[in-house]
Parts: sequence; C-alpha cells; structure tokens
Amino acid sequence: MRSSLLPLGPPVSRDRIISSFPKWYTPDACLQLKEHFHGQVNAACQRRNTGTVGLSLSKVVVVGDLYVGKTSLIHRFCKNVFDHDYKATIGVDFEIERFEIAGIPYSLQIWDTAGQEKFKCIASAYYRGAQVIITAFDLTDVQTLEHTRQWLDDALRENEPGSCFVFLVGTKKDLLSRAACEQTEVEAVHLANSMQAEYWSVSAKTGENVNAFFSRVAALAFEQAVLQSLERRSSSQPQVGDGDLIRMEGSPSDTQETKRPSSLGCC
Ligand SMILES: Nc1nc2c(ncn2[C@@H]2O[C@H](COP(=O)(O)OP(=O)(O)OP(=O)(O)O)[C@@H](O)[C@H]2O)c(=O)[nH]1
Ligand SMILES: [Mg+2]
Repeated sequence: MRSSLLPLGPPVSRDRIISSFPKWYTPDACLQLKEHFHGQVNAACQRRNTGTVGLSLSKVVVVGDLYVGKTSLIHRFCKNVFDHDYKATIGVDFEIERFEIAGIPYSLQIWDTAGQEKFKCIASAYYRGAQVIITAFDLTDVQTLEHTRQWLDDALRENEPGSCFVFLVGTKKDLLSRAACEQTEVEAVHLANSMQAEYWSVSAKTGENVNAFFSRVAALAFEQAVLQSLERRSSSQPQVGDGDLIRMEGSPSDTQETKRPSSLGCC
C-alpha cells in the first residue's frame, strides 16, 4: 500500500483548499481535460464516505538533473521562499503539504531528490511507492529536457506499471522571453505526450504557476486515491445497497474527456 496514516491537524490554509477541479496548463499535454471531479468522487466526498483517504498521504517524487530547480520549486510551494544561492541536495529530503479537497483532508508527501550523479543511488531508493512522478528540467537548458526520459524510466522502474501520474515540468520560466518559452514548450509538450505526462512551465523565483501546478497534482492524486478506495470496497463487499456509489464501468458522463492511461484503471 502506498499511503500511510496521518494524525488530524489544524485547519489547512486557504490556498490549500480545493473545491473545484484545478485546470491543466495546456490542453496539448494534459492528463485529463475534464473540469469537474469524477461523479463517484463527488458523491463519496459529499457523504464523507472516502474510506481512509482523508487520513492518508500520497507520495510525490521530484526527479531531474542537478541545478534544474527541484528544491527551489518545492520550497516555493511549501515555504513560499526562494533562494538565489545553489545548495545541492544530498540524497533526499521531503516536505508534507496538507490540503482540503472537496471537503476531505488530504496530504502530499513531496520527495526532493538529488540530481547529482554521485547521490543517485541514494535517491533512487526512495522512488518506490510513488503515486506521482514529477520530472523537472530547466527551460533555459535544453540538455536537461533531453535527460528527463532517463530520469522518468529510472523512477518508473521502481513502481508498478501504470500506477503513477507523470508530470513534466519546465522550471525558471522567469529567465526566458515569452517567445523563447513558447519555442521550448513545443518540444517539451511533444516529449510529455510520448511520456504520457502532463506538461507545466513554472518559476520558483516569481512563483508563477507553482500553486496551480501542485493543486493540480493534489487533485489528480486525491481523485485517484478515492476511486481506488471505492473500487477496493466494492470488490470486497456485496454491491446491494451501495448503488449510489457504484456505477457501471464505462458510465458515459465519467469516461468522456478522460485522457489518463487506462492502466491506472480508476475511471
Ligand atoms: N531565476 C530562477 N532561478 C532559479 C529558479 N529555480 C531555481 N533557480 C536557481 O537555480 C539554482 C539551482 O536550484 P536548486 O533548486 O537548488 O536545483 P536542484 O534541482 O534542487 O539541484 P540538485 O539538488 O543539485 O539536484 C539555484 O541557484 C536557484 O536559485 C527559478 O525559477 N528562476
Ligand atoms: Mg536540490
């Protein structure tokens, strides 16, 4: 099982409350084009019937070359700080960020890994059990984009096939002109599609798209966790009497517009 139980804490801050499904960055490389939570998830949340999801956390692993800005991205999101000085991550580090999604408490455990080759064997020991893999590259350094495929393959190797959401994130957006950014994005979107990843451009320095990006990560991970919990319960219990939570496979309202790989098997 990939999640562990958390104690209940104080209320989450306002910008961690997600009530409507957060939007994608670009429709050209996104995991889901829908604008609402899955019908079953909405129903389960309204009834506070999400099993242990409200007490659990999902593991997010951030990988990519050294100096691309993985730590800066996480620190901007979790601590709202930005440091110009480079301090290489040694091995791994993690932050826990709490959300309230559709009224249900939910947390992400965000693992920051070292990009330096000499720490790779330490970091890769922590890839296992990821629900989300974020592969980061520096928008100003195209070589780091080329390396993302290898980082992703390494992270996927430690996880069940089809069990992870994958994001490709271009960092340091503030350092490029709009035109230069758009040019790199064409290549990145192309690669994201081949990785079955969702694409985002962000800046840890200005904070541009950082909260929106992690809200999207949290919502997708949360929705999947609720669906998996419902699926587990429906397969272990007789379905009579649970008719409002169990829908026939292929229900049209929920399968339309869904681009997530079918191997995730939740909707
Ligand atoms: N201008 C700008 N600089 C950034 C941004 N993000 C990170 N940096 C800078 O890039 C350098 C590397 O950032 P880190 O976050 O430490 O990079 P990292 O990927 O964690 O590196 P490793 O831990 O060695 O793998 C630092 O000097 C940061 O200040 C950004 O969005 N804009
Ligand atoms: Mg780092």
